[in-house]
Amino acid sequence: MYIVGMMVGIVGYGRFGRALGGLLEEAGVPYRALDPAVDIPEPHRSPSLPALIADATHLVVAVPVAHMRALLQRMSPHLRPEQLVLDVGSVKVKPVHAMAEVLGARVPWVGTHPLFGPLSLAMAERPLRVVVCPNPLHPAAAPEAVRFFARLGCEIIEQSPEGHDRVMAHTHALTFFVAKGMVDAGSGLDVPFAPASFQALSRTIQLVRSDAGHLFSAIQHDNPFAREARGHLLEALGNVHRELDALPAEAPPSDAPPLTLPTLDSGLPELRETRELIDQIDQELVELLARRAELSRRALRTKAEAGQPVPDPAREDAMIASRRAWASERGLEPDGVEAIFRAILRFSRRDQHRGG
Ligand SMILES: O=C(O)C(=O)C[C@]1(C(=O)O)C=C[C@@H](O)C=C1
Repeated sequence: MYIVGMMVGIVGYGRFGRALGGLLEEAGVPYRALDPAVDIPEPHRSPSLPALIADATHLVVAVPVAHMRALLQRMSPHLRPEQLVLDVGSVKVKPVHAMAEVLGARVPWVGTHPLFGPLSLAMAERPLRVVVCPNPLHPAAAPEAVRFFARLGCEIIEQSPEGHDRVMAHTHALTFFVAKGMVDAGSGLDVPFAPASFQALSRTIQLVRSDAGHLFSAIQHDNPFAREARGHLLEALGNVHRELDALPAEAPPSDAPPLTLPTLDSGLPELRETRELIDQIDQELVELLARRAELSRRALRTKAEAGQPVPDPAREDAMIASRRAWASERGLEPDGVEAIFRAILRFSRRDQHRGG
């Protein structure tokens, strides 16, 4: 059904389009892109929509959800039944309706939502996950989208458009809703310190601040389930607020306070909690090591392309010196931290040697 040699056409070269271009490049998949608002470098620039479509096996529609239908209408006369159109919007019910209406049974199409963006790619976060919505009008389209994203190293989750949007309404949309509410209420502005509990939220707040405005409106406004989810959240928050107001000003310590969670522990609850936290940190350390290894392989590829030698003793000496200094600043023993980083570098060189 699909042309053997893959050529991807990306329509819309904004933050996500560019990030996808980078992934395709890394995977050795050729692509061209079109975006009147962006100066796309050669050899990826396509002169026009008909030219982009003429050459492509897979067309990725990476424009804001609000512009999708109009774009599909412009694309439709040029599309052929052996091509596949994929949308990559953050909501799925609306784009899938638009594709069903405009492309129907004539050209294969599939709704997808890559759950990563430029920031997660720059941070080498793994795994990269993509939601793919099976399409009863084109049964071969979702399996082809799965192959497409698997080729880029992604893990796939299959979901209906409604299932996807319901999950997103209670996660993505609510997180951004809370974060935006906190930004608007002035949370985190110029605070002299912040507890750990605030730090994860603060990253979300930064995302809300830096992300394109259309993303916020798409995940709230274009998700048919987001309004109801926001309503439930506001109701729940109102209840918590009232319960807190109703607490006696000075509850005696023996009172079972209504808002604490019950403990299931009989032995040493503090030790159990500490060990759980240590397990969590170690798991994060392993995740960080995996992300570091990814970056180190990237450094290897860049050096190999430039014909530079792989081990770099000068860089390693500088790294050890800075890590020792960081250790001192944090009150850790520099020799111990040096030993850890020497082990990491040994691991890194071995991993690079294995060909990554
Ligand atoms: O920075 C580089 O040049 C790398 O290849 C990465 C790295 C590392 O893992 O940090 C790996 C090997 C080099 O000897 C120095 C550093």
